[in-house]
Amino acid sequence: MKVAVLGAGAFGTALAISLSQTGPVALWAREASHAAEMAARRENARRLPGAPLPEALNISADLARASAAEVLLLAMPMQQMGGFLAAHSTRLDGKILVSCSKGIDLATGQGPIALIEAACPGARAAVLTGPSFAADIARGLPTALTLATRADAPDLQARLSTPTLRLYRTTDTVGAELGGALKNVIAIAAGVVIGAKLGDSARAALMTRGFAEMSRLALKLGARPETLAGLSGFGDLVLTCTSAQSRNFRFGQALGSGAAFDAAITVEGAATARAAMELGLRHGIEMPITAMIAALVGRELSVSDAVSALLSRPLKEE
Ligand SMILES: NC(=O)C1=CN([C@@H]2O[C@H](COP(=O)(O)OP(=O)(O)OC[C@H]3O[C@@H](n4cnc5c(N)ncnc54)[C@H](O)[C@@H]3O)[C@@H](O)[C@H]2O)C=CC1
Ligand SMILES: O=C(CO)COP(=O)(O)O
Repeated sequence: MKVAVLGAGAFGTALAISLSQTGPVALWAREASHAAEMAARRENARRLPGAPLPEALNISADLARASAAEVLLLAMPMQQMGGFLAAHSTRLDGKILVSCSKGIDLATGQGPIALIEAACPGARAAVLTGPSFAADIARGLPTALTLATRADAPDLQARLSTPTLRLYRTTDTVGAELGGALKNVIAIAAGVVIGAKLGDSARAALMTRGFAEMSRLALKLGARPETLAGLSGFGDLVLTCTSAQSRNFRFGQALGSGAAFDAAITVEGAATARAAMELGLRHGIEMPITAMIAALVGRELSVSDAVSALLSRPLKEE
């Protein structure tokens, strides 16, 4: 099965580099100037500087050519995916479409699998998620991810695994999607805690209560508890809440300390906080941390008011 990565951001580029270890891979960039720059420098200086692009990686701005592959990895920000699928549904239908994005679509309240199935009913939809920074994957550091598909897919698992990228598979698409989406919201909250100098103990409390909140919503929507406890849930929560490599965490730190943050940087948890809060309201699930982050991102609340509101919630059983 031939593989192409659609979206030449940090993550798409890193996955294409890793997959080049097992055969030729196409990497599609939407801007011709970006593709030309990468082809000339053999580096994605805009999104993943310092990572050489192997010979087996074919860079292209021609979507028709790239999407001739059977397996297409969609590696773009979540809020862009619906529009991308709608614009190219005829070309993408019938393929194996693997979403590498983490988030909930704000316009529809849906995750990537539902977006893919709505736009491309003849496609096989999958989600690739879990704890991994693009820079680590590109350097060939060991990484383990979750591949979620509705029907068991050992063939796809084998095709997308590389000597340094170890894939575990599951058929719990709901759990895998929601774990990856919701952990970004909690990572922003962890950043706020650290940025506001509330301490490591407060961060541990926040992560634990955040995990409880993630689990409540995901289980209500049909996820399996073991998925939430696995790589795509707990595993990614730990990574993202504790590493300054995370953009969600750094964005939270800036919110917490009142520092500026570059609006061009992809921060998936910002839009997903609001989408998740709306899902929680619709399904009667309490999500106080998520609601706090949605309000902070929307500048509807100050950091000190947000912290006071969380600390003054009624005392209850764990
Ligand atoms: N960077 C990382 O370490 C990881 C990222 N991810 C996920 O991967 C997804 C993409 O993130 P990054 O690659 O890091 O973002 P990025 O900000 O590095 O790059 C985003 C890329 O998407 C492209 N893009 C934007 N809108 C597009 C559209 N409408 N059509 C086609 N391409 C479009 C941009 O040109 C850009 O190259 C996110 O959902 C993120 O959560 C997941 C795991 C790790
Ligand atoms: O999803 C990630 C790590 O698993 C990347 O996190 P950020 O998007 O916060 O950088």
